[in-house]
Amino acid sequence: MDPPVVIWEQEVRSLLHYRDLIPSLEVALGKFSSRDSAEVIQPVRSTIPLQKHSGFMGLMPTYMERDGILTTKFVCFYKRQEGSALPAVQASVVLLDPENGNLKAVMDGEVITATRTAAVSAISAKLLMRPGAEVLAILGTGKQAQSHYTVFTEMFSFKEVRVWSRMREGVERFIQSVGGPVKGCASVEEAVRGADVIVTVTGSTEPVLYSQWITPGAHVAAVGACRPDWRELDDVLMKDAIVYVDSREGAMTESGDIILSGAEVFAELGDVINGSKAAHRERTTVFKSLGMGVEDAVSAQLVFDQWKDKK
Ligand SMILES: NC(=O)C1=CN([C@@H]2O[C@H](COP(=O)(O)OP(=O)(O)OC[C@H]3O[C@@H](n4cnc5c(N)ncnc54)[C@H](O)[C@@H]3O)[C@@H](O)[C@H]2O)C=CC1
Ligand SMILES: O=C(O)C1=NCCCC1
Repeated sequence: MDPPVVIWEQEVRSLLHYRDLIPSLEVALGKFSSRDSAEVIQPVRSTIPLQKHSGFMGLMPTYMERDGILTTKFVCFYKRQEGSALPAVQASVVLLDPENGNLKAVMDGEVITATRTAAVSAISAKLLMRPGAEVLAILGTGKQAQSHYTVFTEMFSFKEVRVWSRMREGVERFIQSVGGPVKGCASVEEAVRGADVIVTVTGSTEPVLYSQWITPGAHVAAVGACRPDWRELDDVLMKDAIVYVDSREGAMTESGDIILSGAEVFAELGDVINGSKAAHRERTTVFKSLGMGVEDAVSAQLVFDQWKDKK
C-alpha cells in the first residue's frame, strides 16, 4: 500500500476547477436525493461545541459505494467578532480506501469548502434564477464571498455585481482583491434592491436580509447561519419564498432560518436535478445551503485524481 499523501492549500487550488467540479457536484446532489444507500451514505453532520472559543467542530463522513469514495471532513467554524482577522472556517479532508480502510490522502479543506460551497450556490442559481438575470448582490466580503464572486462571474454574465459588508474596509478590500467589476454598497437595501440573485455569506446570527427590499422573483442563495439558532434571512422572506435545501434532514436539524421561521421546505436541489420536483424560477426562491459531506467527497476525489495524473 502506498503511504498517504498530503495535498495542501496551493496545490488543492491548482487542481480543483469549477469546470470539472460543477458537473460532478450536480451528479452527486442527484445521487444524494435519490436516497439509495449504494450511491451515498451521509449522516447529518455531528457537531461538538468549542464553547471556550465560540466555535464548533463538525464531523462530515461520507461513503459513495458505487464510486468507491470514502471521506471525512473535519471542520471547525467560529462565531467571529466583526472585523476579526481570524478565519471563520478551518477544515481538513481525509480520503480513505474503502476496501482496506487505509489512508490515501489528507487535504486542505478550506479551499475545498470555499470552492464547493460556491459551486453548489451557482448550481442553485442555474436552476432557480429567472431567465435574463442581470444583477447579482453579495452580502459579506469574506472567503465565501470571494469564491462566490469567482464562480458566479465565471458561469453567468451579470451586467452588475454589488457587494455589501458591515465594515467599509471589508468592501474596499473585497473590491481590490477580486480584480473584476463590482460596486460597493453602503447598505443591504442598496445592494439588494432590484437584484435578481442575492448571495448571503455573512457570519451573522441575526437576520440581515429582509423581504421588503427584495424584488419578487429573485433567487437567494443563503450560505451563512448554519446553527439552529442563527439567522440571515427574516421570517417573511422565508415564509413567502419557495424554499430549497441541500439536505432536508440537515436543514431541519441545523438551519435557524428554517426551524425558527417555520418555513416549509419544498425540495432538495437534488430533487430538481433528478426531475422529481419543479424549479419555480418565476417565484422568489431561497436555496438554504448548509454544506454536505458528499460535496467534499467528490471534490477530494477530483483533487486526488488530478494529483495522480500530474505525478
Ligand atoms: N453552507 C455552507 O456550506 C458553508 C457555510 N459557511 C458559512 O458561510 C459564512 C461565511 O463564511 P466565510 O466567508 O468563510 O467567513 P469569513 O469570516 O471569511 O467572512 C464572513 C463575512 O461576514 C461578515 N460578518 C460577520 N458578522 C456579521 C454580522 N453580524 N452581520 C453582517 N455581516 C457579518 C464579515 O464582515 C465577513 O465579511 C459563515 O456563516 C460560515 O459559517 C462556510 C462554509 C460552508
Ligand atoms: O459544510 C461545511 O463545510 C460548513 N458548513 C457550515 C459551516 C461551516 C462549514
